[in-house]
Amino acid sequence: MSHPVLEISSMSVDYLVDPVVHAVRDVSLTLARGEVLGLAGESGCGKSTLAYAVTRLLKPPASIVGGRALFHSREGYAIDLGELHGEELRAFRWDKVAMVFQGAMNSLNPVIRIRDQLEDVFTTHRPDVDKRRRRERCAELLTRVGVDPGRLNAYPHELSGGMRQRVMIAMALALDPQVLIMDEPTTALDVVVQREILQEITRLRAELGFAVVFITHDLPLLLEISDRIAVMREGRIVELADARTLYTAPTHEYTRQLLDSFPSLTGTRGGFVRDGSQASPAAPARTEVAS
Ligand SMILES: Nc1ncnc2c1ncn2[C@@H]1O[C@H](COP(=O)(O)OP(=O)(O)OP(=O)(O)O)[C@@H](O)[C@H]1O
Repeated sequence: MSHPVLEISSMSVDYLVDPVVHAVRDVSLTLARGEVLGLAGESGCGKSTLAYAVTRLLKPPASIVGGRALFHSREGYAIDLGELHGEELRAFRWDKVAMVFQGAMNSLNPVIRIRDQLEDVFTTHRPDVDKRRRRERCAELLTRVGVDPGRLNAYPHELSGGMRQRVMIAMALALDPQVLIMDEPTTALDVVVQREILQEITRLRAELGFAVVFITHDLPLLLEISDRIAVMREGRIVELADARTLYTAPTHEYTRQLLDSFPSLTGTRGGFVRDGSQASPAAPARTEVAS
């Protein structure tokens, strides 16, 4: 693959409980610069553990028992994430690889205005940016994620869940990261808000050029937004293909089962819609190729 931004090799993670849980088993995955990689699989298959392992957010009893993750900067150097510690690691997480998790919106401090929480990212990580510029950046960021900058003075409880999650996305994008890892970022939101936010992310990705790892058990959603999809089962990646191929010609039995578990995807002409375009009539319907 040309120009990877993230290279995960033979990553294995155990939870050191009794009996030991082998949550991630020998996973290798490469994320290309600017691509959206979907990570699908049932609850408990190890998706979050993998994301936390890559970003080094795992806590005991979790233990990385093998493999490594390399980040390739657009400036041309590589960083072994296993070798970052303390301050370096914290800075890396905002600066290069940012994350948005399902409950992220609840991690906003309820007694601090949105503006101050956003500004804090700059004060901490970009101390050389002066106050005026910081304020401008915060307004720009909110506008970018579709929130009226007039809400900068609001407290989190004055915003809806969708708005708060957008604020978290704005924060994740504040330092212009090269990778955005999103673990069920919209699951707690209603479907309309979920769609709006996903469209926003797709648009921002095109505008800013970051790559996205999008984690969810919602395969239909991944088919819409991903360039490639990795299907995970019991800690392993069992299939990895571009979204259309995965949908039209899945090779692994488990992928077929997963596709079949979403009634909206079955039928002779499925609802595969990406970037507003219908599946090509030449593309075989998935059910025809399933053996
Ligand atoms: N703290 C823990 N101690 C022991 N086992 C754990 C712990 N956290 C997770 N696991 C186990 O590790 C496996 C992978 O869990 P993980 O949360 O990564 O899966 P997931 O695919 O992200 O699931 P979900 O979609 O429900 O978040 C599961 O079997 C889970 O029970």
